[in-house]
Amino acid sequence: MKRRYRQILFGHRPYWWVHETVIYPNQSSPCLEQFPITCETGPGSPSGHAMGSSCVWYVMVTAALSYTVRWKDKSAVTLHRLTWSLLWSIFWIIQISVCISRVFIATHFPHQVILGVFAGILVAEAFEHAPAIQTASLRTYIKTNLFLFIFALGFYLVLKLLDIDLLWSVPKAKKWCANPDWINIDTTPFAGLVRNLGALFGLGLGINSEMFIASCKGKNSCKISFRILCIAASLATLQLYNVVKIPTHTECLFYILSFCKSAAMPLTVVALVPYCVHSLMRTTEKKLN
Ligand SMILES: O=P(O)(O)OC[C@H]1O[C@@H](O)[C@H](O)[C@@H](O)[C@@H]1O
Repeated sequence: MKRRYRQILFGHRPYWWVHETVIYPNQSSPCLEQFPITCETGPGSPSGHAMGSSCVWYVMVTAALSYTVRWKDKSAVTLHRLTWSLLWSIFWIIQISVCISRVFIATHFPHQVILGVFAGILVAEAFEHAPAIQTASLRTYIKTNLFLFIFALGFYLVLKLLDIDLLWSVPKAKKWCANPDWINIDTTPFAGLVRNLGALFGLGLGINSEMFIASCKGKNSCKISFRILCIAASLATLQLYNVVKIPTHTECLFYILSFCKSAAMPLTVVALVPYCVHSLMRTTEKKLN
């Protein structure tokens, strides 16, 4: 039983596996080149990058196609088919590129990235059809956040009691990474958890804020100019967040700041940016009248 758990939750990464496996006799293991982004510290299966990429792109492609599918006349149907082929081709080119790059830098075996792509699509499918995400109250968001945190921590502790350490991969990464500077705390499973909890909290805060209601639920929200300005301003602002580097020397401080940064990002995109754009458009309209 324990062995089976290990197979599901404990995917090895090639950069440490080649050193530990016994299938290569007499030190004949292949030499895998490592890169600054090779030394991921979490388990290898499924690939988080492949999962994130396929999930996000799947949502964007299906959302775009849901507009074109409404076009009814004959030439529009042809255009829809062309858009369909183009967008899905782009989708698969991106997924294949992500998968190849993860395998190339020795962080994953091929089956792990394939699993990641399909897991990401499954997650996107499940949540795309859950409109409650856009209408849930802040209280529900906070409860969900607490539940996920307690469940993850509890699951970790229960497995620890069963002598299964979910952080088993961290010492392996530390042992086999070619350069200690390439081991980043933000790749640990707990860092991922804190980031996701922060993003969920920020989203809940955003969609329940006055700023969101005034802008995204107001009369401007249907205007294409409002949407394009929001997209442009959000992309520019998100770049600024990339510049903010969180100090990694104190673990606790890192987790707190990481939570805050992850919460600030959806809050900015969902509430702050639309509200600023909305206010700007209203001021311009008033001046013109
Ligand atoms: O499994 P991969 O492709 O190496 O990706 C790992 C990354 O996956 C992401 O989903 C996590 O948020 C990161 O914390 C983690 O570093």
